[in-house]
Amino acid sequence: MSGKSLLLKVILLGDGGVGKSSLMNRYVTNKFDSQAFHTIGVEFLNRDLEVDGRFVTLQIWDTAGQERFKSLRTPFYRGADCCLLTFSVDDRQSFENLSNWQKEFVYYADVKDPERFPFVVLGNKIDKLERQVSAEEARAWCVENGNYPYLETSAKDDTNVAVAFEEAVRQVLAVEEQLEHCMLGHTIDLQSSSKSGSSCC
Ligand SMILES: Nc1nc2c(ncn2[C@@H]2O[C@H](COP(=O)(O)OP(=O)(O)OP(=O)(O)O)[C@@H](O)[C@H]2O)c(=O)[nH]1
Ligand SMILES: [Mg+2]
Repeated sequence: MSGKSLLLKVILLGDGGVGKSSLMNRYVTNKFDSQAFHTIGVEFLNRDLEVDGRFVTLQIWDTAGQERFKSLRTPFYRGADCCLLTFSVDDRQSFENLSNWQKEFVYYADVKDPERFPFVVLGNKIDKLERQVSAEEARAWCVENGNYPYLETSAKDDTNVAVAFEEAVRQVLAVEEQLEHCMLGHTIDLQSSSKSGSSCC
């Protein structure tokens, strides 16, 4: 366990109106606005938390999902440690657009190794009675597209909101640990002049 606090940048992406700002505001200020305005560009808020003994400052970047704001949001993708792909369970189109959001992120964040990048998928508004996307279908998409964790949330009812951001941190820490393990493997490899290198890099 390390005592250092880690600054992690997570970014919320998804169609306009799926509830990205509401999720961020619920998590950081514990408030919900049923008449929220669309975001223009990007906004960010910080929250400190502890996950599995690690102290983390989570910098949450909330982006504008509407197409007309694309050029205002994409410059902020670089440097993100985790991407939360968000849709609304009562809006099928927002689910079908997840692949486009993933592609947009990988391109503008200039992700070198997309297969290892930590994405987390959020199905928001589960308090709504009329669903257009089932949990099974969403989970299947996550399995097919990179085995991403899937969480169902409600910013309105505060369901799974903290769990979702904690999962984002866990995903980043897992990738970090994997990299540390690989580097350690290489160090041992060089010192021992062994030909059997690390198996993970
Ligand atoms: N019932 C319900 N409504 C929600 C929930 N989350 C957000 N909303 C409502 O959905 C609308 C859009 O929410 P926003 O948080 O502004 O959506 P957004 O994804 O930030 O939208 P853009 O900023 O345009 O990208 C608002 O009226 C919210 O009150 C939820 O979990 N349940
Ligand atoms: Mg917003």
